Amino acid sequence: VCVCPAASSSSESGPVEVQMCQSILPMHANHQGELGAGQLLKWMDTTACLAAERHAGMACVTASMDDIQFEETVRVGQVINIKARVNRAFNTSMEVGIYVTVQDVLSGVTKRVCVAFSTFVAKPTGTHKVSLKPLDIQGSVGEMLEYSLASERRRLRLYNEQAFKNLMKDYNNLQDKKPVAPVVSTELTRVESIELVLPPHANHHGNTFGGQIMAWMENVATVAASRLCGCYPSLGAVDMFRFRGPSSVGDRLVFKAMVNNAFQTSVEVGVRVEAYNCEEWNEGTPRHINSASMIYYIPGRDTEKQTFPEVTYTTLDGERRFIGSIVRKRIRMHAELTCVLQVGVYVHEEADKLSLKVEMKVKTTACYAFSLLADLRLRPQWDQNYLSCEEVEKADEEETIYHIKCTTVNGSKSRDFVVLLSKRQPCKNGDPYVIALRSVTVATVPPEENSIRSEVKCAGFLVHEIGYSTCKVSYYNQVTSGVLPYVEGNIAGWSKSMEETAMSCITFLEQDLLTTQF
Ligand SMILES: CCCC(=O)SCCNC(=O)CCNC(=O)[C@H](O)C(C)(C)COP(=O)(O)OP(=O)(O)OC[C@H]1O[C@@H](n2cnc3c(N)ncnc32)[C@H](O)[C@@H]1OP(=O)(O)O
Repeated sequence: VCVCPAASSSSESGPVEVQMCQSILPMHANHQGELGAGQLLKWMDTTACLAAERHAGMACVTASMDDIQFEETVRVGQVINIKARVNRAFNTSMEVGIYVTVQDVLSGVTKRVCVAFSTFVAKPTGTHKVSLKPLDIQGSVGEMLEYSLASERRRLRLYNEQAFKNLMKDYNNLQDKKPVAPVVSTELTRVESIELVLPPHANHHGNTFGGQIMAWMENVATVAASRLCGCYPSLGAVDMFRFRGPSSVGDRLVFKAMVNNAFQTSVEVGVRVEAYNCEEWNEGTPRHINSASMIYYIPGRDTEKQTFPEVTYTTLDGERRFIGSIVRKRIRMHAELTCVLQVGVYVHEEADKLSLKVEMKVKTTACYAFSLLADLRLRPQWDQNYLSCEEVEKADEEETIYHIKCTTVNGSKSRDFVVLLSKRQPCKNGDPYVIALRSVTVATVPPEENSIRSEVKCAGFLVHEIGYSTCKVSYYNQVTSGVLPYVEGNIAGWSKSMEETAMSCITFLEQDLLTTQF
């Protein structure tokens, strides 16, 4: 690994924003005078790439662009503004946040079109991967928040791919759920199109421009969707674009699209891109460089949402796509559910410290949540990592020592903790209720042979009142080696255990209130 040039000259750098402003002309629009999503994706990719290159101080390539929801239609005569900023540099990759707004020139009203996140990688020199300099996070609160969230989004990016593979395994028996006639075969929507990559399609490094590839993909996907509904569908969202490998001037790019599945008011189209250079073209050996799925709907008012005809598959490939679309929908709905239920898991790194924060919105009073959380003996009821928790000593009304026994992880010995819990009521209106936990040593509970005595350095809850019978519970934990086995799945992105524990905590705090009320 070599270090990027700008990194060697200064140790850290703050986020730099790059902006692009475009007037929408007829040449950018479709036959209905609306800005094509493909054109917008091109501009977004260019702006983001320039922000990434400004941070890296060298050429960068797009590795992926996360799911995007388009919230507003942009029309000829309006002006769009695209802002891109590096949120965080990891090792060889960095996340760039892209914020798009549209302004109506006549009324002056500005609306949000979409927010997107792309991952860029500093272009490797030969076989050497390039390490990026870290981002200076001493910026505004917003920048610091994005810096922390970037790490969480990266975890989800990697998690979703694995979650998709796991869920696909569960769906092998979907054969029974195949719809019954009359339905349309997805085969009837197949579209294939070829493009020869010419210099105007390539970026300043000779690679086919990522935004251009996305625009071509959107083009074939729209044709496939319109074959099903017999009208002009609108692109509502895209699932992650992943640039698996490069292509360059002279390559032939073959785009294959077909409807994967139709839901009630939306349809999912899958697009696959294969690249051939001259030799590969003659030998018929393509490179798979990109795949994405796009969600279309038929425009109209919310009250009169139009439905798509039901579809079925007639080939094995069609079956794989059909099932895949159900799995992706499930993942999207899970993400939406998590959002609705207001559970957020954040990972924060600072110097050599790694801290976790889990935020939960709970429909109960802050005082009630505080009283349940401050009695640690109740925690085994909602935290599956707790086997038991006993009170060892009550120093006074506000300080209690507990002995916690936890489950085994990855076949190792079980762990136990002896902690001091301190609780404080708010001093004045607006202050939170505080519950703090840290390890202590007491002679009456010596370490046991069959258990690893582990440490809680700094953990606890803050409970804020946020309205009538609603509160926000924030759980904090500075991760020690003793706590790591219980949270590493979440940090690495292969489990959602913290989200599940948070959901269980919410249920506990809300249900208990009901049983005591009635
Ligand atoms: C002017 C606009 C810019 C453009 O248009 S560029 C043209 C379009 N893009 C391309 O042609 C890129 C094609 N893809 C590639 O060359 C490679 O796949 C690419 C991106 C260099 C990655 O190479 P790999 O060998 O897979 O490298 P790697 O596994 O060591 O990963 C390197 C870092 O990238 C990250 N990464 C790879 N795939 C990702 C993805 N889908 N989403 C998010 N992050 C991803 C990976 O986590 C790693 O990051 P880090 O080093 O841990 O910070």
